[in-house]
Amino acid sequence: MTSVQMSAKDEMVEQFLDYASRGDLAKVSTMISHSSQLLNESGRQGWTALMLAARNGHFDVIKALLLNGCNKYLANKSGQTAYDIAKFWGHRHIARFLASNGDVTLPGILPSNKSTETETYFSKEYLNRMSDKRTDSEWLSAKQSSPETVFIVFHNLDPFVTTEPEERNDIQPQLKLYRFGGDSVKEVLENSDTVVVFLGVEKQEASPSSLVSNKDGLIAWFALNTKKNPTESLKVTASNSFFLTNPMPMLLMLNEDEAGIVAEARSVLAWHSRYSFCPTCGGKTKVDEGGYKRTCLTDGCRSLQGIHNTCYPRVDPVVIMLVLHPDGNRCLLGRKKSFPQGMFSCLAGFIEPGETIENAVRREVLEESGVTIGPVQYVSSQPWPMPSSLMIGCFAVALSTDIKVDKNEIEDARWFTRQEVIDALVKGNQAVFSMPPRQAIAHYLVKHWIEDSTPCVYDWVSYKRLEMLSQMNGSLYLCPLEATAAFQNVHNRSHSFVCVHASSLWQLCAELSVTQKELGTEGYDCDCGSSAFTFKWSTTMPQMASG
Ligand SMILES: NC(=O)C1=CN([C@@H]2O[C@H](COP(=O)(O)OP(=O)(O)OC[C@H]3O[C@@H](n4cnc5c(N)ncnc54)[C@H](O)[C@@H]3O)[C@@H](O)[C@H]2O)C=CC1
Ligand SMILES: [Mg+2]
Ligand SMILES: [Mg+2]
Ligand SMILES: [Mg+2]
Ligand SMILES: [Zn+2]
Repeated sequence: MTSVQMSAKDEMVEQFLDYASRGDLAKVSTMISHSSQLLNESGRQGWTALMLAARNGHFDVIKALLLNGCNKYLANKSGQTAYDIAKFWGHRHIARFLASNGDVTLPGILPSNKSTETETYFSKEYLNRMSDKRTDSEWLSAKQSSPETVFIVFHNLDPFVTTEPEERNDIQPQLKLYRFGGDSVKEVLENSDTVVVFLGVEKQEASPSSLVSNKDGLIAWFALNTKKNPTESLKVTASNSFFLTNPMPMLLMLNEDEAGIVAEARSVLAWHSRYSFCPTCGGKTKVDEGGYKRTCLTDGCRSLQGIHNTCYPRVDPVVIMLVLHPDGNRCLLGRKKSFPQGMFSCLAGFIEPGETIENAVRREVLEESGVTIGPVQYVSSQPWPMPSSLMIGCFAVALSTDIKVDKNEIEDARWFTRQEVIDALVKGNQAVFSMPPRQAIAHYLVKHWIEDSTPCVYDWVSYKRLEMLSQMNGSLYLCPLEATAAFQNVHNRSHSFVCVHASSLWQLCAELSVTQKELGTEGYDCDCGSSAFTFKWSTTMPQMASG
């Protein structure tokens, strides 16, 4: 290449970087369409177009650059990625966008990452409900007498469980639903007071048809509920089995698959126990459609004409929201009088008739805390079978920050900093407040907020803590998504290594005064979707200033 060609190219790069820096989307797009090689070119101090646009807050330019395949992991001569730069200069929506997998989002709220539709506790669908079979009474009765069929038994909505037989190192024993065969529940089934609900069939991958002698190869599950204690008429072989009283918090000890089954069974059975008479005329009803309908027995009742929702199981939608401070670094949590001491949670409230999810979020937050809400974003949902709520989890961005607590509904509401929230997740009772358990969607929402917007090791955990954990000879993933779990498992691991997100590595290296090479890092795809590095931790590492 001649020096003239070199300088022509340099000039083009300079021009491109200048457009990106000034936020001229049209010019940037035109130049990319002529020469896509420009995307990852850098100028002074190794700054790329993406970094310059991140520095100056040009969201549109950043989206265009990424859409065209620009590499967001490049670092400048100071080791900063575009993410670090956006974060440093306070362009939070851009930092979040760069930290995400590239989905476009409302500014100020989290990326609508597909993986956010993660399963919450009680949400796992172990069974295929096969609702079309509910009206097939022949099929249902054949299934009820089939030897492969599984029955789970409730007494006053408490499930019959057994403790996990396997040897495990868990601190608490795992509870399992007791799976009865038809023979063992024969007497209970004959009892007229027993309500039977068809829950569904095991999904095919869980029950390969070759192993099953049934004609259609499907293993059906039914739930039974009785008012009178049926223990004597049940045939139980396991020694340690019982009705699980005290559903909260005991139901939270089931494994995820079974929690999903209980969510369905307990909600439908609870509906039967509360709606034994016709809500329209007060008359007697009978159970139909595999337990998914109650039909009034009174001639001429209005509920028999057309379709009426009074005949079907009810679900109460509840909004539960993590309210984010306009500065993006604090969140609003409240506590009810009934909460355990020191516990704060997301605000929540029932959706009212004629209301959207978004408006319910705005109304409940305003009623309970006096804070006004702007954008609302749905995150995830959770069936909550006590008795039949559907928790709809959202993020809500506050427009005002003054708190005025409605003492009738809640006892207290406060803004908590990111660090206080992280402490509550990691340190348990040493923190300034405690969180609901991991099975609650409030916990999930808070963790999701932390995980998505805190990919930096130093926001997370001070050096002292890092050192302490590594001395426990554990494995520490400094990704917020995994750190809580890693912290809990720390005793079980045999060696220690540290995982940092790519975007935080330069900062760690700077703190340690070592190069990436000296750390001996290895690339790693963190479960949260970010690219990350691991390196082996040793206590002979250079000392960092404690944070
Ligand atoms: N408030 C919180 O911090 C959290 C609440 N939850 C759950 O979310 C649900 C709703 O939250 P709340 O703050 O209690 O709601 P809320 O803020 O709407 O207030 C509850 C009041 O609303 C009325 N209400 C309206 N519709 C109702 C219905 N379908 N069922 C029962 N009461 C109804 C009752 O007067 C009740 O006392 C509850 O089941 C609660 O256990 C879960 C996690 C946290
Ligand atoms: Mg409430
Ligand atoms: Mg309320
Ligand atoms: Mg309410
Ligand atoms: Zn009726």
